[in-house]
Formats: sequence, structure tokens, C-alpha cells
Amino acid sequence: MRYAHEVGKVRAAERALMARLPEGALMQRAAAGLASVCARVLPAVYGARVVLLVGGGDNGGDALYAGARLARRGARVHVVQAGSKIHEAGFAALRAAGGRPAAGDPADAIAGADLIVDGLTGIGGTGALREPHARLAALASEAPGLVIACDVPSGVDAGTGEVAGEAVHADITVTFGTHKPGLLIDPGASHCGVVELVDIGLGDDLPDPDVVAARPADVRPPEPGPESDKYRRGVVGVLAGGDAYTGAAVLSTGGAVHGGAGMVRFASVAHPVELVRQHWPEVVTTVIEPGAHDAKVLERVGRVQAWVAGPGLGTGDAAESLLEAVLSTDLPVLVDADGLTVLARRRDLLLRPAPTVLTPHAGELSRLIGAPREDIEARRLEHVRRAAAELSATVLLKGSTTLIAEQDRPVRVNPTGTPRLATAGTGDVLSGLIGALLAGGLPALDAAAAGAYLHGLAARLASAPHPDAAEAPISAQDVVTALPEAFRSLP
Ligand SMILES: NC(=O)C1=CN([C@@H]2O[C@H](COP(=O)(O)OP(=O)(O)OC[C@H]3O[C@@H](n4cnc5c(N)ncnc54)[C@H](OP(=O)(O)O)[C@@H]3O)[C@@H](O)[C@H]2O)[C@@H](O)CC1
Ligand SMILES: Nc1ncnc2c1ncn2[C@@H]1O[C@H](COP(=O)(O)OP(=O)(O)O)[C@@H](O)[C@H]1O
Ligand SMILES: [K+]
Repeated sequence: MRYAHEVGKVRAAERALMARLPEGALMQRAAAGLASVCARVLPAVYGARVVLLVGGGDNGGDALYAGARLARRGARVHVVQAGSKIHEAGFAALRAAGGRPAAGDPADAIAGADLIVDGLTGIGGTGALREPHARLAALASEAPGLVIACDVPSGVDAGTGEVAGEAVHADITVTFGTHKPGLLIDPGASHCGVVELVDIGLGDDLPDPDVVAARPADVRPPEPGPESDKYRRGVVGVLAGGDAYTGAAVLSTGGAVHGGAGMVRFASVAHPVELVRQHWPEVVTTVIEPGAHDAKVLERVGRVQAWVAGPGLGTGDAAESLLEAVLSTDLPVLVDADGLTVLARRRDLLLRPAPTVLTPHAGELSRLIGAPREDIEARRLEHVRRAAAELSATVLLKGSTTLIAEQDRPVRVNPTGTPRLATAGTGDVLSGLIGALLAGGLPALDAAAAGAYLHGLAARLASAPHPDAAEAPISAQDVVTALPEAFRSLP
């Protein structure tokens, strides 16, 4: 796992470690790590034109000491100072090594640099960047040279990933001690480029992480053993589709079929059942007669280990009764799409002892918790946590970074995916896939996280089947088709 800690915890760990070390030792560790990444990516350090963008805090100090190290190796290092304050000792070290303030318009120095080191703000940055920082951030983002952000791209809120105004778009972010949540969560994450973690020795002083992102080896779908049979591997029941929407039923069922369940049962009104049978002959189907939506329907469907309810189900009384019946069981239930719209008016249905997984996008979450959609998109971490607490459920918030929250657990950030996933029907695939993983016995948080990982991986593989291939547009059905390859590519 990659771990991230909130800013307050990073500062507390730094204080604890600093108390045991000689003054300035921690900043030297950070600067040494930063300088070594700079040296590695430059074709040659000697003669390289390096511009440091330096704010008034310790983030600027890191940049100045790293600049001094590069200057000692022959780089031509210039400083663009933002504001009146500067880290005096760092500035003195840079000057002693031959670095100088940039003369003339900073725009020219930035445009002519081989490498720009962003030391405007780090974990101390709050709110939208002020001037002249904002202009310098914009100039760096547009410059032809490489941009390396020190700790956090300036303008990104390290704790949340919120970007309130202008912010640096880095090629590489060299972060110290631990990841910060804002480096893993959009919109901040998309400003970071490649994130490199420099160990400054915080290890034992850091508490449990607040946010974690899986590495491939962390994703462990249930594996069938020699004793497995279709029932022991887990049966998933899908309640989806209606007379109005049939595609959602086919796609959600497809996610379940390729998600590793021993069997998929599907129930709906006649038309979607017919289509699901055509697409997925291996699925056991039940036709629900119009008007019959109570618990008896579930008995007719047969035994399952987990339910998926909602895609294309409609939002009327029939859908509500079906949802009430399924949430009255003592089985894990995933609710998606139309099911979430119903839940927004029937939150009482969430008061149940068994696990519930909700998979909203920002619009659906907005209805569920009564927060504006724009606020959810700007501050995804805060809202997904709030939703998990208020709704007593595992909440997977879809979008440009998928987050999964469960009360009192670190929030999982999904590292896979592509913006090409933003196409109709891919969410339905995800619901069936997670349902299969739940039926296979994974706990809710692990099932949701593994499902999001495999779904994002399948989308990448569908869009660009090998590393050198250009990305092509994909359909939701392509994601279903690529799921076996996604499973195969796990270590
Ligand atoms: N502590 C340690 O042991 C270690 C810390 N390390 C490093 O220290 C960094 C944290 O340093 P920090 O606490 O000095 O804060 P920092 O990120 O430089 O920001 C403060 C400056 O930004 C300014 N500013 C804020 N918001 C702004 C805005 N919107 N627009 C414009 N300006 C804004 C603010 O100005 P003010 O508001 O005070 O006028 C102040 O000048 C951390 O990220 C890591 O790089 C490493 O060396 C490892 C050891
Ligand atoms: N900008 C984006 N980058 C990456 N993935 C995205 C982006 N926007 C949406 N997605 C993903 O695409 C899928 C869309 O799901 P959803 O909104 O439910 O669509 P639908 O209801 O049409 O199936 C989700 O997995 C979501 O995380
Ligand atoms: K920075």
C-alpha cells in the first residue's frame, strides 16, 4: 500500500523526530532527496539552467538547499523569490554555492530553464495562491522545462487535494516522509505528475495512515481452491433493469459474470430478462411479474451470498419495494444508480446489521447527503468520509479519483482507471463486479476497493492493450470484455 497522512500528523511526526536530531537535519534530508531526483532527471547537472521558485516558508528552504547542492555540481541556479520573506539560511547556502537571484522578468528565467523547482508552498499552503505566487505557478506550468514540485505542487491543498485557484502542474512531485492525501486525490493528484517519496526517517513517528492506495500486490480477489464448487465460490443476485432501461441490466450482469462468482442469478421484468439471457446464457434468470416486488420475489430468485440492486431499476414504488426487500435480508447488498435515488428518500432502509456498499457518483451522493455536487467534486475526501458516517455504509465515490470510505478505516484511493471510463454504462459494470467479489466472501471495503482497481485496470487494457499503444475510446462492454485480462495481470 502507499500510505498518506493528514498534514497535522505529518507536522507532529516531524516535531517528534526533530527533537531527537540536530537542528536543520530534517530539512537537509529533504533537500538531499530533492536534489538527487533533480540530478537524475537532468541530462547533465553541469551547466543545467535551474530556476527555483521560492516562497517564504520551509518549502522554499528545501528548494534553496537542493539548489545549493545542484549549484555545487556546476548547475546555473537562479532564484525567483515570491513575496518579501525567504528562508535566510537556505538562501545564504545557495549564494555560497554560486546561486543568484534571477535578473529581469521572472517569466524569461522560467521560460529559459531546463528545470524549475517549485518551492512556493508545501504543507503550509492554504487557500488559493496569492500573487505573485499564482502568476509564477502559471508560468512554470506553461514552461518547456521540467517542473519538479517540492513536497506538494503549490496551489494544491496537501490535506485534501482541493485546488482553489492557480496551481503548479508538475512533471514530478518529490514528497517527504509520507504521501499527503492531496497527492493521491483529484484535482490535486492530476497536478503531481510522477510522485517520488523521499524517506526522511519519520517511520516510527507516524501514526496509522488516513488514506491508502493499493499497489498491484495488495489486490487479492478470492481464488477458487480445489474444493470449490459454484455455490462455495459465491452466488451473486442482480436486481437491475426495467421496461425503460435494459442495457444497465446486461452490463451489470456482465460485470458479475466476469467478476469470479460461482453463479449469477438475475431477476427483473420480462424484457430485460430476455436480453440478459441472450447476452449471458450462463445466468440463471427469474421474471418478476409486474406488481410483485416483495420478499417472496427474492425467495423465487433463490439463494445468493450477495445482492446487487439498482442499475436501471427505475425509481418508483416497484423499485422501492424491491430495495426494501433486499435490504431486509442479512446479506451484503450493493446499491447503485436508481437504487441510490430511491435511498435518498428512504435512508431508513440503511439501518441494517449486514454490510451495505453504495456506489454513487458525485450527483448521486449529492442527493444522498444533501451537499452541492460542486462541493463534493472539489472536496471528495471530506464528503466520502461524511457519507460513510452518516449512511452507515461502505461508500465508493466514483469519478476522476474513486474513493472508498468506511467509518474508522483509512480511506482507499483507487490508483487505476482512465478518463476514458467516463462513458455511459461503465458504472453498471462496476456494480456487478463488486457484487461478485462480495459474494466470493471479500469484506465490503476490500470488495469495493478490489472491484474499483480491476475495473480501472480493465478500462486501461481495453483502451490501450499494451504500453506502446495509443489510447482509444472504449465502451462499457469493452470494459466487461477486458476483465479477464485485468485479473490475469495481477501479480
Ligand atoms: N517541518 C519540517 O521538519 C520539515 C518541513 N519540510 C518542508 O517544509 C514545508 C512546510 O513548511 P512551512 O510550514 O514553513 O510552510 P510552507 O509550505 O513553506 O508554506 C508557508 C509559506 O507559504 C505562504 N503561503 C501559504 N498559503 C499561501 C497562499 N495561498 N498564497 C501564497 N502564499 C501562501 C505563507 O505565507 P504567509 O501566509 O505566512 O504570509 C508562508 O510563507 C513542507 O511542505 C516541506 O517542504 C521539509 O524540510 C522536511 C522537514
Ligand atoms: N474523469 C474520470 N476519470 C476516470 N474515471 C472516471 C472519470 N469520470 C468517471 N469515471 C468513472 O467512470 C465510471 C462511470 O460510472 P457512472 O457515473 O455510474 O456511469 P453510468 O451510470 O453511466 O454507468 C465510474 O467507474 C467512474 O469512476
Ligand atoms: K511546492
